[in-house]
Amino acid sequence: MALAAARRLLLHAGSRLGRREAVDGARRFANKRVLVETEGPAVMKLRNPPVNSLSLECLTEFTISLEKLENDKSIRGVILTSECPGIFSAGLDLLEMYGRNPAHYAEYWKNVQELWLRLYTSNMILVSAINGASPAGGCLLALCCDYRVMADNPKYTIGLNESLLGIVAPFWFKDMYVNTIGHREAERALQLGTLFSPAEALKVGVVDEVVPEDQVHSKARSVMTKWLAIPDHSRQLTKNMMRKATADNLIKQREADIQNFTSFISKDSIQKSLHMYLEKLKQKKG
Ligand SMILES: CCCCCCC/C=C/C(=O)SCCNC(=O)CCNC(=O)[C@H](O)C(C)(C)COP(=O)(O)OP(=O)(O)OC[C@H]1O[C@@H](n2cnc3c(N)ncnc32)[C@H](O)[C@@H]1OP(=O)(O)O
Repeated sequence: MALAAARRLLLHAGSRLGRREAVDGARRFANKRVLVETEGPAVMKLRNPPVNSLSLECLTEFTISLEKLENDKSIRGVILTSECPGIFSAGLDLLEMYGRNPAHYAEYWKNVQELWLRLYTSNMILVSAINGASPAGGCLLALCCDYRVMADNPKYTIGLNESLLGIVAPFWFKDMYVNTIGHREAERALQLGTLFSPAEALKVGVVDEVVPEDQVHSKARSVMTKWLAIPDHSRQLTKNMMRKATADNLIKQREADIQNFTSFISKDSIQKSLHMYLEKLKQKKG
């Protein structure tokens, strides 16, 4: 209830801010964790430092920004990227899934589902400019896009690495992976929790193009120009034809999926795995 009210407040604040900045001539709107520029091809930048983890607030702001863009009929495509140096997104926020209560887990998961459904079924052209590490939920964001351009930096990796954390990617993450890289590659990568280098990601089809780091944004823009040349109605109907079954698979069992997540993540053994993983992240800093 409190979260729904917060969402309404954010939406209201977001649109006020959007109007004010538009009056200033800069065609952009922003909330704290997502900046959207609508001058030229629209660009959505995640800015939730240090690692663009998808906290509940970040998910909410992301979903609201997307909703606003969808409602603006002059926007036909969006480039998704990051403002955090070296990180596209570290994925779901582990602190939303660790040490909380079942009601929180349920609320969090509902918002993860919501963002995924909106992104995956968006009528807009989505191109990701992957300018940093992109594990798990970060990879999920990229996979929702129609085209993925990744920076050629071997330090950046991408993939659904959930099994390394002792957790399991849900069926709709898996479905999208299979749709993108095929059953055999997905089966292997999901079990191993593979984080692909840019070259490997290109080979296996996780990304569509790898370019020098300083060209990621210009390449994403030129890809967008090419896609914008296609008539919207035929492209949208085709996208819908390709993606509807996968989205419907979640839509028809959203509540059961929330229950499943909540009971899975609440288990002592899973909480212990997450604790160990968080400790490992801390120790890495040393
Ligand atoms: C039936 C359903 C089952 C459940 C399904 C759940 C599906 C889950 C999907 C997910 O997305 S889980 C998240 C997976 N993400 C990761 O494994 C990434 C972990 N992070 C990293 O590997 C690294 O942080 C990085 C992204 C490569 C960046 O490395 P860098 O050296 O630049 O920064 P760090 O020092 O490691 O991190 C800084 C700071 O941020 C914290 N942090 C990192 N990732 C997360 C995260 N995903 N959530 C929350 N916090 C994160 C990290 O602990 C550091 O914190 P401090 O020590 O500074 O407090």
